[in-house]
Amino acid sequence: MKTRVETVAIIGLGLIGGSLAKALKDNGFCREVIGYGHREPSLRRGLELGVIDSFTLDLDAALSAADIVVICTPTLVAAEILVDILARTEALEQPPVITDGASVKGNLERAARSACKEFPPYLVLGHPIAGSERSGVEAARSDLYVNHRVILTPVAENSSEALALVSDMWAAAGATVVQMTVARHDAVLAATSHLPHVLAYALVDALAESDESDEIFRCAAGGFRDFTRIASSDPVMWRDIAIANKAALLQAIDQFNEHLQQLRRAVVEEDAAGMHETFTRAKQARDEFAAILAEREQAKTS
Ligand SMILES: NC(=O)c1ccc[n+]([C@@H]2O[C@H](COP(=O)([O-])OP(=O)(O)OC[C@H]3O[C@@H](n4cnc5c(N)ncnc54)[C@H](O)[C@@H]3O)[C@@H](O)[C@H]2O)c1
Ligand SMILES: O=C(O)C(=O)C[C@]1(C(=O)O)C=C[C@@H](O)C=C1
Repeated sequence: MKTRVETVAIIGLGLIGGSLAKALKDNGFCREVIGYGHREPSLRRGLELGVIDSFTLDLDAALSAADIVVICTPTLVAAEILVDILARTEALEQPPVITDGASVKGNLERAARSACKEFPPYLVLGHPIAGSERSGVEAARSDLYVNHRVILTPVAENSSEALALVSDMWAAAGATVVQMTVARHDAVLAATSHLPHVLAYALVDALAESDESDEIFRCAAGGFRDFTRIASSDPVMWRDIAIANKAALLQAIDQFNEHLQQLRRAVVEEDAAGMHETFTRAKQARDEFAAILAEREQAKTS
C-alpha cells in the first residue's frame, strides 16, 4: 500500500489502540506510530512488542508530530482527553485529524460542541465493531479489524478530507467502513453490545451471590460459558459505557424486560405454542447471524 501519512499518534495504547497501531505499521499506511499515555510501563511494553515505533508522555509532543490522532482510552476519559486536545489544537493553522475508537459517540459529540464555538471540521468520531473481553497492549492483534465494520459518525461540519483520511486509515487496517448518525449509532450499539454485556454481568453476578454458587459454577458448561464470556470484560470500560450511553441503554433494557416478561408469562401459562414461536424466530435470526460470522471468518483465512 502507498504510505498515506507520516505519523499516527495513538492516545491510550491498549487492545483497540495497540491493534490499530500494529495493523497500520504492518500495512505501511504511515511511516511512524507514536504511543501516548499516562503510564510509561504499558507504552514501554508496546515498544518492546513492536506495536509502536516510539512513545511520549507529553501530549503536545504527540499532537505536534501527528497527522492523525486516535483516542483509544476508556469512554469517559476519552471525552476529557478530547476536550484537552481540542483546546491545544483549535487555534492551530493545520491541526492534525482527530478521531477515536470509543464505544459511545454521543458523549464525545456533546463534549466537542461544548468545548468549541463550532464543531471542529477535523474531528471525525468513529467506532470499530471488533474487540474481545481481553484488554491491554499484550492483547493487541494486527488482524483484529479485518472484515469487521468500523462505524464513522460524521456531522455536517466535518471536512470531506478528514473524513476520507479516517476512512482510509480503517480500510488500511482491513475494516469495512460505514457511516451512521451519532444517535443511530448509540441506539444500535446499546441493543447489540451494551445490553448483552449488562445481561452477562447481571447473570454472573446474580449466580455468584447465591448460596449455591460453588455448585452452580461447577455444573455449568458450554451454554453458560458462551453466554457469559463477555462478563470477563474490563469493568472500567463497561462502567464508562453504561454512564455515557445511559438513555439508549435504559431504553434497550426496558424493551428487553418487556420481552422477558412475555416469555415469563408463556412459561407460567405453559404456552407451548407461544414459546415454540419465540424460540423458532430467535433460532432463525441467530442462524442468519452465524452465517454472517462464518463468511467473515472465511474471508479472514482466504
Ligand atoms: N475492548 C473492546 O472490545 C472494544 C471494542 C471497540 C471499542 N472499544 C473502546 O475502545 C476504547 C479502548 O478500549 P480497550 O479495550 O483498548 O481498553 P484497554 O484497557 O485495553 O486500553 C485503554 C488504554 O487507555 C489508557 N488510558 C486510560 N486512562 C488514560 C488516561 N487518562 N490517559 C491516557 N491513557 C489512558 C490505558 O492505560 C490503556 O492503555 C474504549 O473506549 C472502549 O470502549 C473497546
Ligand atoms: O467481542 C467482544 O468481546 C466484544 O465485546 C466486542 C464488542 C461487542 O461486540 O460488544 C465490545 C464493545 C465494542 O464497543 C465493540 C465490540
